[in-house]
Amino acid sequence: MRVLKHISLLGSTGSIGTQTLDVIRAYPNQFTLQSMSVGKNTDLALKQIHEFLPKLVSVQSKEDYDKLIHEVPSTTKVVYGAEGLIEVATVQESDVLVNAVLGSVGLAPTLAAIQAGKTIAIANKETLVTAGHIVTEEAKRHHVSLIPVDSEHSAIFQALNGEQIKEVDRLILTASGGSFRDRSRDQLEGVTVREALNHPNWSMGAKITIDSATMMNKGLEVIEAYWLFGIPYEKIDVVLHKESIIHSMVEYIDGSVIAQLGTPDMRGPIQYALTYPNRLPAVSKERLHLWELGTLNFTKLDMDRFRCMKFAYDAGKTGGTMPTVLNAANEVAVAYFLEGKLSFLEIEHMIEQALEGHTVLKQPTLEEIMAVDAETRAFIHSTIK
Ligand SMILES: NC(=O)C1=CN([C@@H]2O[C@H](COP(=O)(O)OP(=O)(O)OC[C@H]3O[C@@H](n4cnc5c(N)ncnc54)[C@H](OP(=O)(O)O)[C@@H]3O)[C@@H](O)[C@H]2O)C=CC1
Ligand SMILES: CC(=O)[C@@H](O)[C@H](O)COP(=O)(O)O
Ligand SMILES: [Mn+2]
Repeated sequence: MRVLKHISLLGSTGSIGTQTLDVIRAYPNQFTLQSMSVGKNTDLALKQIHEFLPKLVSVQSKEDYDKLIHEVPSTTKVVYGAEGLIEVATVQESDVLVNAVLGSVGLAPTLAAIQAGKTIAIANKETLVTAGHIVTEEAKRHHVSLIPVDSEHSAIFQALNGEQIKEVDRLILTASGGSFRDRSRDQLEGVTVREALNHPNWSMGAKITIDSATMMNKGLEVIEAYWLFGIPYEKIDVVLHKESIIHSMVEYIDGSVIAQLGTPDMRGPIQYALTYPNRLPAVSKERLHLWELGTLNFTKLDMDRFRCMKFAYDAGKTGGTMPTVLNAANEVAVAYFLEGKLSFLEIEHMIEQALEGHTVLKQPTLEEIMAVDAETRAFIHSTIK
């Protein structure tokens, strides 16, 4: 692959962000970092700025902006806040936006980047869950590709390569089951943040690790798959697969099932999103040796045990603003759990209350989505306080 790609990266200090930089670092002749955004981790941001020399950097707060402008090279412009994210996502020199920011704050910069004609490598699933119809319609209208980074969706994307979508019978997403997969619901009373953050297979940011433990991650991924691949919910299944070796599968109308396998390392899907339709050697030397694993396990999903799965399927099928509520309630409830202000089971309870209290808008505009997102957040804050 000889083409030099210019990259904008939202969320450079996070788990996906730092792994994206691993890929860029490994292939300096293929990729350049033009712009990046961070939240609050300015120490790591400074190291990244001095290594990759991006032209533009955005930080979350004005205070960090005031601090950083004195510490960056003269070739780096610093911006901040919601406008800063949009500037980073649309910087003229870049071809591709890697969206690895956390939460629905990623929606506005994604839409701006689509309107600016950038290819979108999307890890930020909350953006697709909260406003999937707007993001996919805008991408179609601007002839922009949305390339999945999420491991399951990258697997499906690869299993669909060269096939026809009308010949797909089912998508089968695999789920590890998260940190509490071997516990009954009764055994979830009183679990700690530390226990919940102990994912069996993947090293990820805190929010998605909690989402894996509640299984909301898989629920969000079902909705993400619906928007990315245009397959109805009735044809999207989830199977528990505790090894996270098969990243997902596509079953075709002739009964053939195509799976994508690999070691649990996100640098694989990130790199594929950046090199597609080509491939480059992996950053990691580690290879999958099936004989060392011996056995792969699969279990049917119990929706009563993992209630967030049911919330997500129901919200997705209802459509409109329901997935916006699901996502916003989950983002706020998980943040409270991580702060130790909510118990693990109360996360589900908060989401359920938000969903039950919401009157759905069927074809919401962007403004309506943003209003519902804000109202839901306010509802959870007030309920908890
Ligand atoms: N981690 C993984 O393996 C996978 C992640 N994903 C998805 O990718 C996305 C990122 O996940 P992950 O990397 O784990 O998350 P992290 O928490 O590790 O990183 C999040 C990034 O977003 C920044 N950020 C957070 N909130 C804001 C905000 N309000 N404004 C601006 N920047 C902000 C953080 O900045 P800072 O740290 O500087 O405060 C950080 O750079 C999520 O949508 C997740 O679901 C999907 C598949 C796998
Ligand atoms: C790496 C990745 O894509 C995560 O979304 C991962 O899939 C989480 O694992 P589970 O949600 O299956 O526990
Ligand atoms: Mn995933």
